[in-house]
Amino acid sequence: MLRIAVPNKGSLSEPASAMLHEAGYQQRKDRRELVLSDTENEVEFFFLRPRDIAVYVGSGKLDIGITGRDLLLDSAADAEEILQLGFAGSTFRYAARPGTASDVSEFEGMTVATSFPGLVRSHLAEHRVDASVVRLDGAVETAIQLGVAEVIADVVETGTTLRNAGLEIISQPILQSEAVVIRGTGAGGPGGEDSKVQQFLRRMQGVLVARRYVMMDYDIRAERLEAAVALTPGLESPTVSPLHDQGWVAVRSMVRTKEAQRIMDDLYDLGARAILTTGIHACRL
Ligand SMILES: Nc1ncnc2c1ncn2[C@@H]1O[C@H](COP(=O)(O)OP(=O)(O)OP(=O)(O)O)[C@@H](O)[C@H]1O
Ligand SMILES: O=P(O)(O)OC[C@H]1O[C@H](OP(=O)(O)OP(=O)(O)O)[C@H](O)[C@@H]1O
Ligand SMILES: [Mg+2]
Repeated sequence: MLRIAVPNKGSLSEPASAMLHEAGYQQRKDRRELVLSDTENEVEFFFLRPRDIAVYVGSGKLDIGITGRDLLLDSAADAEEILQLGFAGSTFRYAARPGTASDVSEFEGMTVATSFPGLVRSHLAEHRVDASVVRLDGAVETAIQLGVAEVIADVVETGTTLRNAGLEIISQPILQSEAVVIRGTGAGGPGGEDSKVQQFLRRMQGVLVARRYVMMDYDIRAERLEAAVALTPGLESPTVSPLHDQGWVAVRSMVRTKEAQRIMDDLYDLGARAILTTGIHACRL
């Protein structure tokens, strides 16, 4: 059985379970379930605190896990990311009251409050800045108001929380984060479940592709085919089939969902007709 760590709470939890469900795995029905055996797919899911997932995977007790890149790096566990999952996107940034500092180098002697002390300490050390780090569990923005710290380092998505607290971002992001699949790199290496891990990754990649692409079909006069295919090159190459009506061909190609409407307009202008898009439910590339 492949042993997989899944976040049980917070921003990562629901999208991670939704993605696993789309990939054909059983998911828990009750949030209090801690372990779920999906015997049909030969995997066992362990629902754990997001912050602990890299620790379990790094120790080799679990084969792989879903967590945030920021949590992985903060933990300094013996684990690496093997697939980016495209949700829970955020940046990790410093912020303070306006006028406090405009660059990390000015933090010397100050106190930085954060829930990610590992990340912050190594970033400060890289910049050779001697500042204190206070670890808080959450709501770190309030640390400035209460005089616990001059600077915070925290997850920023829309920036609303910082704005509401009257804080401004300082300098470039420390990190861009998103949900990732991780596996251990420690003693013993990746273990003996490699083919199962690869199968799991293919399933998850299949979901990513199904979410990002649609299938597009259209008919076009043969002399316009090259121009049309330039708009819809597909992942490898489009399928082109003859139509009964001489001089016309049917084309089938995958296109990015985000670009589908623009491409349909351009194809129509080029003379294509019967332009259809259909959703992809699952795939293996
Ligand atoms: N507002 C947000 N938008 C996107 N990602 C976020 C946001 N808040 C946290 N994350 C991401 O979620 C992960 C942290 O998960 P965790 O469950 O510890 O915190 P949380 O989602 O803030 O939950 P909580 O604070 O309620 O425990 C990190 O990878 C972080 O980048
Ligand atoms: O840029 P924004 O869109 O405002 O999102 C970022 C905020 O979201 C998270 O907080 P959460 O609600 O999880 O509370 P927490 O501080 O207790 O973790 C994070 O810690 C930031 O505070
Ligand atoms: Mg939080």
